[in-house]
Formats: sequence, structure tokens, C-alpha cells
Amino acid sequence: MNAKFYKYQGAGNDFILIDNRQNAVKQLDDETVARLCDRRFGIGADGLMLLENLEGYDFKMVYYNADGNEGSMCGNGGRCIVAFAKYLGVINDTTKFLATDGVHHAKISDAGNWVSLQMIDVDTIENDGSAYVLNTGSPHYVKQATELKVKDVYNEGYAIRNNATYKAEGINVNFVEKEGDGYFVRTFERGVENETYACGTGVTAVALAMAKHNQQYGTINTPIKVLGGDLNIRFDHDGEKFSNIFLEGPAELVFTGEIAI
Ligand SMILES: N[C@H](CCC[C@H](N)C(=O)O)C(=O)O
Repeated sequence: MNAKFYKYQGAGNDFILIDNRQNAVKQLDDETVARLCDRRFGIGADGLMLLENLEGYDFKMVYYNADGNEGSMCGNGGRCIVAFAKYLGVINDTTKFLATDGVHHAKISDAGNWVSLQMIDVDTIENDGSAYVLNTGSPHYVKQATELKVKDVYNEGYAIRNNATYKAEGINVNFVEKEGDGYFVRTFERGVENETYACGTGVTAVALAMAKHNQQYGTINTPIKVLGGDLNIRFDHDGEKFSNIFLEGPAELVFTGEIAI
């Protein structure tokens, strides 16, 4: 069949979106998703999402990583699908939708290109040596770094993602360095198996881990620079639990087209 697709990007994390409210796409196998996401043989993207109808919610987000595996939560993907839902007229400026990690609320600007997405609460941050490990909808490893601009993120990220601890399930590897009043972050993403330009659940994990590291409590606002732009994370930290976590940033429609799937 032929399907109309919409290509979105949020801070350079890019996605193929398909309106599946009529259930025209029944089952997507790994190979099809991987072919569509391939940057030479397909459209090119870090992931693919279906927007589907679901009773009690504005829509359901179904997310696949670029390698075709149905992934865990994707923060930038979540922001992009909210922009897509507004574009389709499914929502106005606020929404409640379901993703694999649970219910998400979001707000979108009138122009439809700035999205504030509530992320799941987090109450556990573990240590792996000097690194932090936590789940913000997807599993993340957060490690402080120096000279991050010139770091070999691919090889160092690959080695951590494929070590004995993480190889089976995989993990997203984030390197963070202090910059201005926030941080600079680079991420090696599981499922893309490469560095991406931004990772929403990743910068969220970094913001929480750094608040724990620096023993910051109360309402915290953390600006984070990534290769593809700027994101912002707001949350409350009471010393044990992180709640009211919002990931904020741009989400834009890049182009549309039709492709055989
Ligand atoms: N790019 C994503 C993360 C996708 C999750 C995926 N890489 C995995 O954990 O399998 C984000 O913005 O949060």
C-alpha cells in the first residue's frame, strides 16, 4: 500500500509520522521501518511513529526506533506527535495522549511549533561507577565529560551500550558537560545505534541526574544545549522523587510525501 507520511524534527531528532486513525497500517515489520528510516535507501529518520485513535485519549503514540524495534518512550518524538496532532486538527492547544510508558499531557503554542510535554515521574536513580542510570520512559546512562565538543561519542557510547551490563536490553548513553547556566549534552541512542542530534528522554535524564548530583531541591529549570538546538527541562525534586517533569522545545514539520509500505 501507499501511505502519506509527514517528516518532523525536534531539535534535530527526526521522525516519520503516519496518520493511522483509520487503521490502514496494520502491522509494521522491523525491515519496513528500518528501510523507511534509512538515510540512503529511505526517507531518513531516527524513528517512526503512528498516530492512532484510542478511547479516553486524544490519540495513541506508537513509536518505533530506526532499527525497526518498537521502542520505549521518545521525548522528542512525543513533542513532534503533539505538533502533528495539532496540524491534523485532532487537538487544539492542550492534549492528553497515551504512549508506551503511560499518559502524557502536553501544551503547544498557537503557531504549533513549541511543545511542552509532561514526562513520567522518576523516583529511582542508580549509580554505575561515577555514572547515573535512570529510566525517564527509556533507559539512560548519564556520564559527566570534559571537552565534550571533541569527544568520540560514537565509540565511547557504543562501548558502554554494548558492555556486559547493557548489551541485552541496550541503553541510551548521554555525556554531559556544564555550559553557561545549564549543560551541553551528546547522546548515543539505542535503536539508532549512533549519535543523534538530540534525545528528549536523554536530556530529561541528564537534568534529573545533575540535580541529584548537585543536591538541588525545589522547582528546577535546566536549559540544555544539544547538537540540534536547545531544550529545556522543568521539574520538582523533593530529595527522593522527581515530579511535574516537563520537556520543552521546538517541533517542526519539514516535508510530506507518499511512500510504499
Ligand atoms: N530519541 C528519543 C529516545 C528514543 C528512545 C530510544 N532510543 C530507546 O531507548 O530505545 C527521545 O527523544 O527521547
